[in-house]
Amino acid sequence: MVKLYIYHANQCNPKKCTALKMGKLGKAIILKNPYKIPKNSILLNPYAEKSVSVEDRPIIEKYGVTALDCSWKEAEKIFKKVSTKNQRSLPFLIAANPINYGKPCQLSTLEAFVATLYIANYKNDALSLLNGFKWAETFIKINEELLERYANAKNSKEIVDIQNEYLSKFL
Ligand SMILES: C[S@@+](CC[C@H](N)C(=O)[O-])C[C@H]1O[C@@H](n2cnc3c(N)ncnc32)[C@H](O)[C@@H]1O
Repeated sequence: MVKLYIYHANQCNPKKCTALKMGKLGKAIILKNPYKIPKNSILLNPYAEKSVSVEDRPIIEKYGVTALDCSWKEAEKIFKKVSTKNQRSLPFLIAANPINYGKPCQLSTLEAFVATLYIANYKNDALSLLNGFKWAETFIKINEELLERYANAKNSKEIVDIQNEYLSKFL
């Protein structure tokens, strides 16, 4: 299983936090200190220019994936302070978590990991993260077509092309 890290900024409602639950279930390592974020891991940053893709597999394999669990209100400010080198955003996907259901791109920490592993072709690892979260199957169901297309893309440019072609149908 790919190593998953979460820097937890303590800004959530602990009863609804997917990160803390992932930690309790042994699915991710929770970090309380931002200086402990593994410097070479893929950092899931919604504001990063480059999208995650299958090309990231060697980094993922060696250094794992990190998410930053904070309030969406504080997210932009917090990400500006983090300067690790392998920062990646996720392409257009729709959240299915109870807090942001139906919102584009504002994924929960759990959904962000599921999407990353799916797109980088760790499909079994991605699906194994769903256990323990009642609503999480819905995330796959509503995004399955896009996730499959993103997983078949060769690099982040192709992923962005797929996203833009998909979105252009609705504009
Ligand atoms: C802002 S926190 C919200 C956490 C919330 N407490 C929870 O329980 O899920 C979600 C984190 O997931 C990752 N994430 C979510 N959507 C993303 C996207 N579109 N691109 C990249 N990372 C994303 C980021 O690390 C982000 O900081």
